[in-house]
Amino acid sequence: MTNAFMVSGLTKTYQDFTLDHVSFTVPSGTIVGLIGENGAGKSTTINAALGLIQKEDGIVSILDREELDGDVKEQIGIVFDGSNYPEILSPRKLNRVMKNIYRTWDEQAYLRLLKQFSLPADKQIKQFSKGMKMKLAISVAFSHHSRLLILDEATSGLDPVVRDDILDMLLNFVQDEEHSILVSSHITSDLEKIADYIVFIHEGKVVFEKPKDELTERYGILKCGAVQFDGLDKSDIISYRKMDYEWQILVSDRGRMQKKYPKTLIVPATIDEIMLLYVKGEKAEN
Ligand SMILES: Nc1ncnc2c1ncn2[C@@H]1O[C@H](COP(=O)(O)OP(=O)(O)OP(=O)(O)O)[C@@H](O)[C@H]1O
Repeated sequence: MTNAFMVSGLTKTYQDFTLDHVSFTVPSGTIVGLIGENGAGKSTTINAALGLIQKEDGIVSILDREELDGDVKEQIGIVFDGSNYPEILSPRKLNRVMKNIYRTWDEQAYLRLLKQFSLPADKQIKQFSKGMKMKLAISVAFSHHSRLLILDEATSGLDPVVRDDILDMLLNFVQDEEHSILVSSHITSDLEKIADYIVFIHEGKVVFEKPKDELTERYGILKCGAVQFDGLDKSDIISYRKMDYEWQILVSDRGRMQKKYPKTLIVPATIDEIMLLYVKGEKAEN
């Protein structure tokens, strides 16, 4: 198996929004970060891929299957932002429910995770804080020997210490070629730590799908004034923004640009900055 998850031409239309032929893959053994502004279409992509909403067009293949039957579903661990389970249950009662749902349910692993996350086993989920609910959902996702984890904004309610623990768990999970993760997040600094690839969705379309290292190690922001800007080769510019006294220009190869324009300041770009410049920046006219 080369790809744990693949969508090709995935399309879904709502009244005011179209998820427009979205295509990307999660290669086996990797972590793919799905980024994009609020309403970009990340959850719609995940929900349509999982068959939770009806897609209009496109092909989905998860763990080498185009039909998501019970066998495949058992091998996918899913964590959504918000409430994942009936709130009248307690974690201990949820354990009994999960035992009946998953043949591969690992009660010991689940109870260990409850302890690790300091979750009270007998308290009703409705009395849990947002962070506690997320920790519980993550405990379940890690307790049925899944091969693919899909996390939709799963770390958003968590404090930095717990988030760091979870990032370590995610990195451990993909230590062999058999396990893979698709994670959507607004916390791009988390994705900078763990993702192998970044897929950027904007207004229902994939803007890019790139190795994370290419973004963090090669992309850069060239900073200059108006005169220098006019002298730049416009084909070097992905997009630019004019700030008060400075032009910020997104470039895809900061090393090459530094050689070409030795007197200009070129700094590394964070994923947030790359996103911002793609979305808010202007394209240069040749
Ligand atoms: N059931 C629905 N009916 C109508 N429109 C919907 C429905 N679900 C989602 N949408 C619209 O689809 C668009 C994409 O929403 P989606 O939840 O996929 O975005 P997102 O990238 O996950 O955003 P966020 O980061 O805020 O979670 C939004 O404009 C949203 O209003």
